[in-house]
Amino acid sequence: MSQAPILITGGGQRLGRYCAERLHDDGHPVIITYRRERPAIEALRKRGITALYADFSSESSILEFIARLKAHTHALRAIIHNASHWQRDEDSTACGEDFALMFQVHMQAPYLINLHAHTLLMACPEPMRDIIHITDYSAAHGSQRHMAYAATKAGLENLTLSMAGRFAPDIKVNAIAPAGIMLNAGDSDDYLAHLNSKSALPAVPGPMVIWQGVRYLLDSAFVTGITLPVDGGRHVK
Ligand SMILES: NC(=O)C1=CN([C@@H]2O[C@H](COP(=O)(O)OP(=O)(O)OC[C@H]3O[C@@H](n4cnc5c(N)ncnc54)[C@H](OP(=O)(O)O)[C@@H]3O)[C@@H](O)[C@H]2O)C=CC1
Ligand SMILES: Nc1nc2c(c(=O)[nH]1)N=C([C@H](O)[C@@H](O)CO)CN2
Repeated sequence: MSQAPILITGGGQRLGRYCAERLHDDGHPVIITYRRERPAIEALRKRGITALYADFSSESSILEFIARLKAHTHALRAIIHNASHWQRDEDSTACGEDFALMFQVHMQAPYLINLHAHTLLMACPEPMRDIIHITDYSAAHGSQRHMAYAATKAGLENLTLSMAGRFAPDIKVNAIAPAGIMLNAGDSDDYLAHLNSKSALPAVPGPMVIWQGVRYLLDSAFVTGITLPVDGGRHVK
């Protein structure tokens, strides 16, 4: 198994934590980023997962994280950009500050980290090196209620195409576009029914389906520049 670690951003909860734990179970050294300290972070540390603080809300703080990352490791097997800023009711704020924050987290952080960490990926002794962007179904389809979120996730999907071409053949660059994977605290039964009604395969499956996509992309030597939809077949509903 690769001794070069896999970095996953926003690994302190939910999808990111689940994937970090599965990567560790598979024998990969794992580095997560977190912004808010919490018991789950300490639990991950006790499993042997490295937790690095990262706030992606400004260029300077992104660059500060990159410096911490390079001080911690000289190589990376993969980078998984999972961190994300999302609001249930985006329109209730409808402010430029939130749009700017989503740009920072969804686009500028992956852009700067991928470019600055290219040398770390190239130092990986393994034959395969990966970048995986976690986007969203709405990147390709729009979202009337989450316009800024969808637009910045679309930008991340476009970065996938550019960087896949730029970094080939040494590094594969792909995206996973989830939809309706996990509920949030306070989501009603009506909202669950609403989510189920939007998919051809009605379910809110939980993080395992995203982990399956991550594992596939890491293991596939002949796939780059794609966006893997993990959305219950919304496009055929
Ligand atoms: N859950 C779902 O059903 C769906 C999820 N997705 C995408 O999948 C990914 C994972 O989703 P989910 O687990 O629900 O995500 P969360 O909403 O739980 O966010 C993941 C992490 O992002 C981190 N984060 C947020 N803002 C910043 C910031 N400014 N700087 C650094 N880190 C930040 C948070 O870290 P901390 O907690 O330490 O502050 C958080 O733990 C996301 O990219 C999301 O957009 C797409 C479609 C559906
Ligand atoms: N960063 C996040 N992005 C998204 C979330 C989330 O909780 N955090 N949730 C969704 C789902 O579609 C949501 O509506 C179902 O719980 C989209 N993106």
